[in-house]
Amino acid sequence: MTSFDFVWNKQGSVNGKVLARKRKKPAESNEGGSKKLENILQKNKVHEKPNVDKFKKDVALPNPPISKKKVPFKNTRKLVNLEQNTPPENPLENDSKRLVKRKKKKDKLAAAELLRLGQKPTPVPNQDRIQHSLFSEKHRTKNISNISGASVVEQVFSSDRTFSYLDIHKYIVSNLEKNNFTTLTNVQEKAIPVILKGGNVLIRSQTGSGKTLAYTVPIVDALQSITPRLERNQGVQALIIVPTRELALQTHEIISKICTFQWVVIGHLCGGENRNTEKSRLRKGVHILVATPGRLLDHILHTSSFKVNNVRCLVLDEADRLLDMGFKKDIIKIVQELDQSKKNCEYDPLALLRGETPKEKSEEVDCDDLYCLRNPKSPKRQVVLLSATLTKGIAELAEFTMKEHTYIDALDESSNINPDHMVIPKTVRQEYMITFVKHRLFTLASVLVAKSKENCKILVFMATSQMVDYHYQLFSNYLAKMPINRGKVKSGDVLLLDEGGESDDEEEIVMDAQFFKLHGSMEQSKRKEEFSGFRKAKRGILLCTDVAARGIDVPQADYVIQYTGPQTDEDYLHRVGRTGRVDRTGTALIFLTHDEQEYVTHLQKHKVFLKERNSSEFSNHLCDLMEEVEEEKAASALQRRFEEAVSKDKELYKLACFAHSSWSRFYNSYPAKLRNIFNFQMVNLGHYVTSFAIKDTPSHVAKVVRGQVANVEPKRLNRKLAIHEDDQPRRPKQAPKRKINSISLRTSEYSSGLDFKKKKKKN
Ligand SMILES: Nc1ncnc2c1ncn2[C@@H]1O[C@H](COP(=O)(O)OP(=O)(O)OP(=O)(O)O)[C@@H](O)[C@H]1O
Repeated sequence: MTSFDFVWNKQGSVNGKVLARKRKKPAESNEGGSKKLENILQKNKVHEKPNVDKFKKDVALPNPPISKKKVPFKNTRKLVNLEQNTPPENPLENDSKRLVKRKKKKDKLAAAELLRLGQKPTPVPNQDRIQHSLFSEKHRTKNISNISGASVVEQVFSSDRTFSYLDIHKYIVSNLEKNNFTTLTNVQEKAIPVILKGGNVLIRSQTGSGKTLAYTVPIVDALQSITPRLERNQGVQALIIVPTRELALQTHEIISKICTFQWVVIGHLCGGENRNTEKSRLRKGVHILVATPGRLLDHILHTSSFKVNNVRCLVLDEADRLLDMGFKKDIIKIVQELDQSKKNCEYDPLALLRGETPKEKSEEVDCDDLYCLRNPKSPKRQVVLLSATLTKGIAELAEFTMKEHTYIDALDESSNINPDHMVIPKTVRQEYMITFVKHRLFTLASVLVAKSKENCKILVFMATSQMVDYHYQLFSNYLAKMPINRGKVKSGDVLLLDEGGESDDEEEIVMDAQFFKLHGSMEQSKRKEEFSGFRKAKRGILLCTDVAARGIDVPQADYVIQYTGPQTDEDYLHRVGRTGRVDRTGTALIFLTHDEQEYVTHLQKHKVFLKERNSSEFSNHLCDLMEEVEEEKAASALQRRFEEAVSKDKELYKLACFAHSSWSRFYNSYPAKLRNIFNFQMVNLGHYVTSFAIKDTPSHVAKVVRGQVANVEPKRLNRKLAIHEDDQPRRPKQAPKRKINSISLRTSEYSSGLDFKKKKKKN
């Protein structure tokens, strides 16, 4: 008699003990059970099909906990012919057993060898054991409706007019042509003639439309035309204020390209640079000065040789940013200082004795027909404000800095722009991707891998400096490099490919793109090095904060990722605007969670329409990377790699904790306008901890950040305590409680780099 008995593993685990139960004879037929048996037999390719009808009579099928999921053969049930005590022939099973045997033999030999060398053998990890909980969250729905519409379109070039059409020096035209600037962009065509006439202007045009040349060309042309030629001791004639150091250097570079007149001197001042070098540069004399507000004000107030009484052109580039970053006070103070120094200079006691008032004197030298910048004696000061976004703040600034002005908009007069509408270059393809929180990290990694294979130059915007530091470290060390054996040990103990002979520690470089980082807390020299490295690189990935969102021009950047949502709509526009510059094509992708999907609808109100991108589109790259066939396994393997790295590497663990903590502070500080979309109350901090590859609970992470965990040193360790009081029980210092608002989080990005000295209180 051939009868089969059913034996299954209760936990569905290969490692667990096999529970054998002999079933009683069936009381009634068990049709469903027989079908299942047939299926199992077929699945497992048992060559000799047993007599199922007979079996039905003989054996009652149990109701084992059959999972609806597809699970590998060895995890479900095993058929054993108890009577003959020989398993049914299964080639797969035989193969795997053979491989296990071979692997065990190899391990034994290796262990013996290690023992001989006096080392401890390390256990081989059982990969199958770890079924990551990454995919437990499967019930979220997307509800984004009507995501197409007509966005506001601005033309970059509207005619064939060239720079030679303008009334400027022929050398400037030839310098421009040498740099491939021949045709005037729309904004240049509208703005340059007005600025050349000396008018105050407020300019709005979309990102990457050439606003920088719109004001630098007239300035250079005016200063080179002054006769007799400008002397260095005549001081600053044109002052250009920009919000970030990178933008200051970039603007300086552009002016140097078009201004080859030896007698016109260009300089820059920005936080983080050597103050004494700047001082001596100012003492020698500079005519066109590009500066960030903090450092500029510091020199105005403390460098006696720095004179600003001759400034006849003031440019505020990215004017709205200069206001909303807490620079408002600095800008107001700078403008007041310019006015004051002019007045001081005009103070002439002899003229007063003669009965002349300063006003009359001003009128005497004023010549309306001459551009004030061409006339060193002109009492007028021209003001130029520029931005891609107009905010209420700009209107205030315009009112404060100039009496009257011309408004120049690069959009056609016919297109009625509503102040709520955002104008984004039509060459930028805007996309969003909705991911589960736990999937964010490996999804970002898979997008980066996929895009770097396509030779893209990528910018990834993150919320905080700590996030940038952490992801930079993680990706450079654990994504760009992978263990050679990563895809070889699979399915439990079964070694599928074991001929390579490589050690488990050996790594190979799997990404062809280098990682760079940029944020406001970096040292200036490092900041310069990283940014210029990224600009020069043929392909690369720049992880950055919003410090790179304004004005930065990397023409080849063709992919922008917003890993964390922007805090304002203007930030969205400027981040996206780092790609698709001057009619080049580019793509901007924003990562959103299910709770944040409303942001897509929010953008529609501003006439911005995004297309959906599915994360599974990048999964084949993830599978390739991890040498896995299934997407989930590849994702789990990568997440596991990150988590293991974070838990083993103390420095990385600390970075991860600080990154998570800074992220949660950032997320908690969204302005009221967006707080219903990026809602901290809705956040599952535990899931976000996974998205930082941390295996601990959020409360433990918070303790690490506060320095309350014994074996993890706080990041900013007090060196004095560490050196002198090592033997005493050290009480970790708690950071003072601070009111957090979005400005305080972001202003550090734009600080002048100078230490703020507290005034001593008088007793
Ligand atoms: N007339 C032109 N022809 C071709 N390219 C140009 C021209 N003018 C400027 N460019 C190029 O266009 C790019 C963008 O210029 P620019 O940085 O001035 O833009 P922007 O409007 O100031 O952008 P943002 O608002 O982002 O600061 C630069 O790479 C610049 O070299």
